[in-house]
Amino acid sequence: GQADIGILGLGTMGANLALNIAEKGFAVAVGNRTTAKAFALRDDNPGIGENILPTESLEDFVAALKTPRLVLFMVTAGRPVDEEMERIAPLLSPGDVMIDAGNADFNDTVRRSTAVEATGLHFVGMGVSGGELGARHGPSIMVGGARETYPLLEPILEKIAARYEGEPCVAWLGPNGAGHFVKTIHNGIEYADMQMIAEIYGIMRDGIGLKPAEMATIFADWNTRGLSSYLIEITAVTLAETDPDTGRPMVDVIVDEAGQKGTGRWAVIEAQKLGVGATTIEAAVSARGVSSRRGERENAAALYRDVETAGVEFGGETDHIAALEQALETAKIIAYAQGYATMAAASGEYGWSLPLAEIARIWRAGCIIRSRFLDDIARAYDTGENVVNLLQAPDFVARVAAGEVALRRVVAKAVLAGIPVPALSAALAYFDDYRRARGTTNLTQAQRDLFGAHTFRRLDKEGVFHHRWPAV
Ligand SMILES: O=C(O)[C@H](O)[C@@H](O)[C@H](O)[C@H](O)COP(=O)(O)O
Repeated sequence: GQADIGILGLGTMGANLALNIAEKGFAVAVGNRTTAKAFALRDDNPGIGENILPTESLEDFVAALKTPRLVLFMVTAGRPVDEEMERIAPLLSPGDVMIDAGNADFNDTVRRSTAVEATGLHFVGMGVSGGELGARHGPSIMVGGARETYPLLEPILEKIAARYEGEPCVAWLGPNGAGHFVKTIHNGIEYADMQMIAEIYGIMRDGIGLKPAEMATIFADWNTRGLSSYLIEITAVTLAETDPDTGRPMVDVIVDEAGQKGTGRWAVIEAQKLGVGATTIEAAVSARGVSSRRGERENAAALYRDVETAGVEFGGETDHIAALEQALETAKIIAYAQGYATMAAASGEYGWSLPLAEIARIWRAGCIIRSRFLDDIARAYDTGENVVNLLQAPDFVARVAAGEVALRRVVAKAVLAGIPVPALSAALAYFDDYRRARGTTNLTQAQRDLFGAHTFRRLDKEGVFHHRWPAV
């Protein structure tokens, strides 16, 4: 065949990725359960369409591909991926590569890699971030799989990926599930970042009484400094938008029940498994869960209508806005530190040696969490010193030390005013816990030893001990 790569699954992401690849001059074979979609993709895109080869059957699809064949799946995560693999594997030859570019659970990717690599075929798990527009014009791409497959993919991926200062935002990150793991953590950080922005919006709306248009101006201004990022940019855009139907601010007509497709939850589960406290991501996932119970919340609001808060006023506008900006930036550093600590732990646990600086570099453009801030993270990991946690990297120590009072005040006032800040307060509590040389789990160890003889270690002697506690 003459196609450089083939894409199976022409939903939003698959179709846009195919157009991006075709636009960059590669011949791309496309297949879809509804074959009409494959032909429409060619016919509806004059010019680019010349590089799109629609196929009727899987046999046609395979025949259309140059060897070694590159077969990319962009289908819903889970069973559908296994089904596609089972359908096409018998038609492929040793050395061909199957690529799952969906939001897969990395545990599935590890399982699939092991199974496929044993057959002489190759399997790649590729995280693609940037949504519809990213897929079409330049996503951030996180590749995991057999190292020898990357040179086959690289020419295409480097051309289609987003660019930051001319650098393509794509890299091979490690074997088997490394790419999908990093994408999962990207999404976990995305959840935490969005949740913290929503909490600041809550303080502005319910604490200070600002209107969406006023908030839009503030976020647009914040987008010119340390918080400059795609998420802050779209926050300003969404807050400034008016509903054509009612003329009201668009955000004021949207139901406050957040959806979630699972990647945030996976990030939390993996962080828990690794014993890394990703508390801001946990808070974000839980907040979406609580938000989805609107009926219950409305009842609870009535039940607790007269609950007293400490009556803390957020007072004059101006002095609070600067503190909110600094609080958000500080909490953001802590949330990214948690995400990075999870990747560092996974890297050790799964034998991946994840290139942490490189990950920050390929997240600088194309992906949902793209921001100037990631440059600083790349620099922190580029020092070559072993950065155990971003909160111990000199640049970030200075920034967190400078901003923690603002975060503390904002969280304290919100709590006293009864305004929920689960992710901001999680960030602060993690920071206080992480920077405390003498914690309180010595008591936990005592309790565990008392009720379960779980033993403990002593500060003054080597060894493991069990104490004869009074009978209770
Ligand atoms: O990086 C991205 O391009 C997005 O994160 C993308 O993967 C998708 O939009 C997620 O599904 C959002 O997650 P939720 O649907 O769970 O919010």
